[in-house]
Amino acid sequence: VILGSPADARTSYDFVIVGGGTAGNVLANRLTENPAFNVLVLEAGPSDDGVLEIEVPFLCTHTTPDTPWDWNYTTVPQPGLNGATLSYPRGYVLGGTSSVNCLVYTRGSEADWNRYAVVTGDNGWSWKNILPYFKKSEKFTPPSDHHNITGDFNPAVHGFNGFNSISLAGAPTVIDGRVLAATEELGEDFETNEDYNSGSPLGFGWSQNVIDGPSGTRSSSASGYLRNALRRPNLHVLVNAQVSRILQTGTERGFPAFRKVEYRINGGGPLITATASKEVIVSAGSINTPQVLSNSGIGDAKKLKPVGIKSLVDLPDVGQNLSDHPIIVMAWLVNSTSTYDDFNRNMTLQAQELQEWEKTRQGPFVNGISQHIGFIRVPDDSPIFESETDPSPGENSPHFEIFISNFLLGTPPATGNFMSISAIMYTPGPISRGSVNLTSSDPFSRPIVDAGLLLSPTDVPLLRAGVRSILKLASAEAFSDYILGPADPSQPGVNATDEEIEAYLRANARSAYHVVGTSSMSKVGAADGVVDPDLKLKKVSGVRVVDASILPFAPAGHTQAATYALAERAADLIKADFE
Ligand SMILES: Cc1cc2nc3c(=O)[nH]c(=O)nc-3n(C[C@H](O)[C@H](O)[C@H](O)COP(=O)(O)OP(=O)(O)OC[C@H]3O[C@@H](n4cnc5c(N)ncnc54)[C@H](O)[C@@H]3O)c2cc1C
Repeated sequence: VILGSPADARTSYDFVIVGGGTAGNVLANRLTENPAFNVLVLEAGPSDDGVLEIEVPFLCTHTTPDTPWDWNYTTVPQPGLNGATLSYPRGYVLGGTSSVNCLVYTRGSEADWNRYAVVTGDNGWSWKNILPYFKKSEKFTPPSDHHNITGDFNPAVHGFNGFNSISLAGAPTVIDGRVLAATEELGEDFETNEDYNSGSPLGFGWSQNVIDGPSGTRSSSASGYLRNALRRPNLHVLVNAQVSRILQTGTERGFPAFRKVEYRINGGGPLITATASKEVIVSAGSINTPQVLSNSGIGDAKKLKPVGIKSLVDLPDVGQNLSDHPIIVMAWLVNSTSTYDDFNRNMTLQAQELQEWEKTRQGPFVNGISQHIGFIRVPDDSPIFESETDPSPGENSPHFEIFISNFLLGTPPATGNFMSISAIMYTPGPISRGSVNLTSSDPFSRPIVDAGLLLSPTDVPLLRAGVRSILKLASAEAFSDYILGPADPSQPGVNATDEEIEAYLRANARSAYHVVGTSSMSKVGAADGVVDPDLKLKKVSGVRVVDASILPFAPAGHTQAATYALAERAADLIKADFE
């Protein structure tokens, strides 16, 4: 039930979930499967109901930044990016960032998950043990255009009964044949991988997206998990409800217990509280979870005191260890009038195509940003690793991803048709760590966010390897009568030197928004980290953190699939404690 006002809420629930985002809605659904548990979800943003920009897959690039559904964060100047400040979107709406992201569905590699198991000492996070949760969360659906997808994915590694709908591209694009021909022509790194979500991502394949094929719509945690649970009387959801703090309610077994959540409605009015008799679950995302914890006096005592917050639990890693992936987008003018650029710059055409989407659920608007993705690993004997340790978690794990778009990813110029090829570097080195810190004791003020991009010595060389692979792909014979020239004359070409590519990257790389690590898991009893492997907050009773912030390293993939899977496992861990 979505409550009309806080007056309709009870003062006490079994579980109170802070944030109706990607992870929060998984828990809302799974915990209320048990009719004996009652659950309150507090979401700071508005409802996603009926917002076309959110529903229509192709409009994903119009959901952020600077929209009503975005927290609209900006980073501090990034030394690795010539001092640029970056716009740093996060979903501020039911469904959280799953309502505004770019729909790409990638799980990371087997080695990523096995590393989580090693660093936490909990084999439950290993690939073998997390794969069932990927499958549980997933509902693999036929593509919108019902084309035959036999051989384009491996059904054995997918789930068909979950709440997060996945599909392959639902409308062909003008470049599909050329991309396939180019990868075939180049071989090696570009060889076909039938299914990059099997744990072994290396190679190229058809892009899998969080799109419900039959209806041609985005599948978010709100449209999938939450909507399917809303009829349950034991689930209460309040939107426009921003949590300020969690409050200490006593001491249990020697630990301070925090069982009360404080919030306000519609950005004003009195502070209201709700109590969780079993647990408070903080799922406010990688920026806001450390903010809520710090507001509550849970964080680095040395940092909280100067901003006027009384330290109640000294956990120095709250808000630290932020890890993110850098992305570089390269683009070319092409010899075609069938790219998607006009849909992004000509509002009349966009409105026409929107009508088409509403009528038929077919055509370009059922597609996300890319039809083809590839994952590449730099060889172990690369000179990059002569003096530096390879930050990759292990074999068969990519250092970067490449994806191809049938339009200029970014703001298109007034005229011209484009193709973009982008690279995301997946293995930031250990120095590339950012942070979320408070500047004020006002719990509704905005934290300072540092993305920590391109700071480690291996970062630029590995992203540069991505640029070299992009240039190799663009130089394939298959594109020789298609590519007319670079969209931006300063974009490096195949003859560019390493120094020229580095200068280009420092000036143009940005964030892929795969923010993790600000409430990292670590071993039970470890001095570092924020949560134990069962996601219970260290040194505290009654609180768990369940969202992307618990991942100590970013996986070699976009981060939503990992978030769904970790939230599914968290639901089982919580149920095991209370059922
Ligand atoms: C623009 C963009 C594009 C992306 N593209 C992709 C992609 O294509 N593929 C992919 O896999 N990943 C992508 N990601 C990343 C991925 O979507 C996120 O990693 C993932 O969704 C994070 O989930 P979460 O549960 O940690 O947080 P969120 O989904 O952000 O959930 C947090 C929720 O808590 C709410 N909240 C925060 N503070 C409070 C508070 N104080 N009180 C109450 N509620 C609060 C928020 O409003 C939000 O609803 C993208 C991210 C962005 C920003």
